Amino acid sequence: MTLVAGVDSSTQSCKVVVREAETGKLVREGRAAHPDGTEVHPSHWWTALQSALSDAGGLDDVAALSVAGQQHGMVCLDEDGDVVREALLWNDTRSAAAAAALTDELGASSWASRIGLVPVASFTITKLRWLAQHEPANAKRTAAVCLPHDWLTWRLRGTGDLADLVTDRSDASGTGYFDSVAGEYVPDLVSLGLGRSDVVLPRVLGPSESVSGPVRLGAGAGDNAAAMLGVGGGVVVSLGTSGVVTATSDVRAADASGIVAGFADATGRYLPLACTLNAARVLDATARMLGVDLARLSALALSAKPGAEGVVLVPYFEGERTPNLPDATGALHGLTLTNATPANIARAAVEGMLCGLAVGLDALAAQGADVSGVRLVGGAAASPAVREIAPVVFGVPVTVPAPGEYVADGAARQAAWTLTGDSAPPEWTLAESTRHEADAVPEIRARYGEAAERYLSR
Ligand SMILES: Nc1ncnc2c1ncn2[C@@H]1O[C@H](COP(=O)(O)OP(=O)(O)O)[C@@H](O)[C@H]1O
Ligand SMILES: O=C(CO)[C@@H](O)[C@H](O)COP(=O)(O)O
Repeated sequence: MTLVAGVDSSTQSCKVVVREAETGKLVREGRAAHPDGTEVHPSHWWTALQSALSDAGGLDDVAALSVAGQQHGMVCLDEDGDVVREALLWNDTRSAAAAAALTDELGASSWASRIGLVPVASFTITKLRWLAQHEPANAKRTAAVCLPHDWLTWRLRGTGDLADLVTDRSDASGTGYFDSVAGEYVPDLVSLGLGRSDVVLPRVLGPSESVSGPVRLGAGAGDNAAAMLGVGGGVVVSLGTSGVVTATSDVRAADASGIVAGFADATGRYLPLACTLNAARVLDATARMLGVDLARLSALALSAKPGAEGVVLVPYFEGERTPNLPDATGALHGLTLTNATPANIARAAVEGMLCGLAVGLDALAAQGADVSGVRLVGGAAASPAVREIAPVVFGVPVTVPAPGEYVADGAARQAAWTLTGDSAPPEWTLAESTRHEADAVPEIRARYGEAAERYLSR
């Protein structure tokens, strides 16, 4: 029996699965926490990876491993391979002004048609511009720029040679300086960000290519591309730290509004994606605010009527990316003496988080995706309230794959693919899903739209 491992180095934690290469059967798993914050030294990811790998029984009997991870984070290395400064993560909004300036310099339509993205603070290129402007000494010291999953793969390789940095097309496509149609970095965009282009960028491996390390190492992937590999297709809504809506496409999206990012997937196709900064942690914060745990929050939300008797929560707790409002804060609207109950507030939190994602679903449909049903994954998909309220807000049936680590699974499937040399990843049988259907209540989105519009019209 050949074993493969998949890693999800996500915002909040590191998860490892070990699966049978031929069938995908789960053999072992492990996890470890990451520190909080939007600025994190990569050494924490390395420590967490070691701990999660050991929790998962180690790699002695594993033939291949791939690392998937949170996208966009800026990891700068000096010529000795040392980390120049803490990584700025995808949800760090300090580069919002840089994003706006970069967008103005080329124009949104030009960005969308050249590389499929319009800069927002999440994308690596905006962080490079911020570094060049605010920390010129660090920018000058930077000899290589990579992403969280690239850095972990490189550390696993263990050579310390910058020339051994590798990445994959899905994660490279989220940098803002990679053209996923041509399959090449764009030096003038690297310069537009960092002020120069003479830095080492990771070599982009093919979807089933591998390099040597303690075990065979696959190219890895951005976490959303890996989740798509893990669930096997469809329209996927992921409710982790970020809220993400994705589909698979044969053409790169070019949305000048910036709502849909035209990323690449992990198989050679494309991954149109809309992402919010506010998902599972909105529920965490609401539970804290109400003094309850997540199970009680779910029960409270389900005890309230659809629409929460007019209470609307706009969930921009971390600012927002879709819509692009990096300085926004969250707000409760519509409170009265009669509707101000814990149950309505709990319900409004779930509805508000889902309404933010529904905007992304509409945008994906406008790009041609078939949104006749969605698959729900990520930590908050474990919430009964989220499962039941999602079809009410989205207006389409929702299937929830059995609880699991779908990003790590996708990475494991890629690792298995590196062993076969086939043109497609191995077919793995997916665990059973539950299906949730309900009548849509369009007033929920209408009221949410009115409340969110107050931010947009400011
Ligand atoms: N039953 C639950 N109800 C609501 N949220 C949950 C539940 N279980 C886990 N979560 C939330 O899921 C989040 C972690 O999800 P995960 O997909 O691992 O995030 P990330 O990939 O961004 O690190 C946490 O914020 C956690 O509180
Ligand atoms: O920025 C994006 C996608 O563009 C995020 O989806 C990050 O990739 C973080 O993922 P999670 O840790 O929330 O899963």
